[in-house]
Amino acid sequence: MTDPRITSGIDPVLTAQLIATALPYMLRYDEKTVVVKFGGNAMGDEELGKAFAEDITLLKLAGINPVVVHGGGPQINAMLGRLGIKSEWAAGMRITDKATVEVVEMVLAGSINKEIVQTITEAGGRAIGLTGKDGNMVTVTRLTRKIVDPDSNIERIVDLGFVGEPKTVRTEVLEVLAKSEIIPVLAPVCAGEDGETYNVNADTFAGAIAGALHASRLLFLTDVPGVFDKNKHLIKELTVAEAKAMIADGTISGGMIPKVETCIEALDRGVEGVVILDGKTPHAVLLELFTEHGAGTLIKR
Ligand SMILES: Nc1ncnc2c1ncn2[C@@H]1O[C@H](COP(=O)(O)OP(=O)(O)O)[C@@H](O)[C@H]1O
Ligand SMILES: CC(=O)N[C@@H](CCC(=O)OP(=O)(O)O)C(=O)O
Repeated sequence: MTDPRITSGIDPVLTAQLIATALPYMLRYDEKTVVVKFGGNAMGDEELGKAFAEDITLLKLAGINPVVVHGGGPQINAMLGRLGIKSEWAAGMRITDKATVEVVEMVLAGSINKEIVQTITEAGGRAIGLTGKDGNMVTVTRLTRKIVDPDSNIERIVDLGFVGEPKTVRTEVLEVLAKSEIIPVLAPVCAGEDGETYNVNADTFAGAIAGALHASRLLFLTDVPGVFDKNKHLIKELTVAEAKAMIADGTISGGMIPKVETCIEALDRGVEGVVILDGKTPHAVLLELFTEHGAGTLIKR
């Protein structure tokens, strides 16, 4: 019987070349943990969501241990808007009062988490949706932030409300799942030591998980090709010192601040490689991990 792929026009030589290129990379990540943070801005498009789920399913099939952490900032904004609740931001973090944290939990742990689980199931994988609360996975303390007023240059401390900073990460549940067929999909909602529910920035959460698991790679899928310089040109590689300087001079701002700060902390905690890349490129995860020309911005020591 003729191979249907040959009759459907796929060149077998090209196919073999592609497999040969990808194989060494697949072996490099064999049984290694890859934490993929799927940002709310990257998950808007249905087809992209499907391609993402296919990539994650394939990683698991290839013997790699993917852990998905998702955000949902724009989706939380939309729900808060429908409910007439206003949000304010400080240094890329949502100032979160009691009413807001309820909405955050509903949107992240309810709709978005289950949607990603379902898309992975449709792609042929098996996924389980969890929050930081499940299995007591991530416990947080209340986060405060120092903000420097750009006009007066005066530093002040901002209380962000129910915004948490990961304090302890228990990896038992994730370790059990790593040995199974099941892919964890994690929502950054956590319990505080005071028993309250906390909203955790998804980048910060992903960094804490990647650090605790000693991940080989931490990938941030966002809505820009990577980190831009002052002239909006993509930076392919960024050292920790350069990244800190770009935050200080305002070149890196808004949601890119917690992302880059997390990259720096993750490197400190022993994560081998941290990349910020464009989640709007179909199959961005496969292209980053299994090809020579990784996309996006690699942050290094
Ligand atoms: N130097 C920079 N390079 C790239 N993006 C930047 C930079 N500074 C600020 N940003 C902003 O950061 C955004 C990504 O962060 P965020 O909106 O939190 O995304 P996500 O939802 O993926 O976490 C970009 O869309 C861009 O507007
Ligand atoms: C404290 C804080 O800012 N939490 C975020 C959590 C979601 C998130 O981080 O989503 P993205 O990855 O899509 O930005 C928020 O409330 O929007």
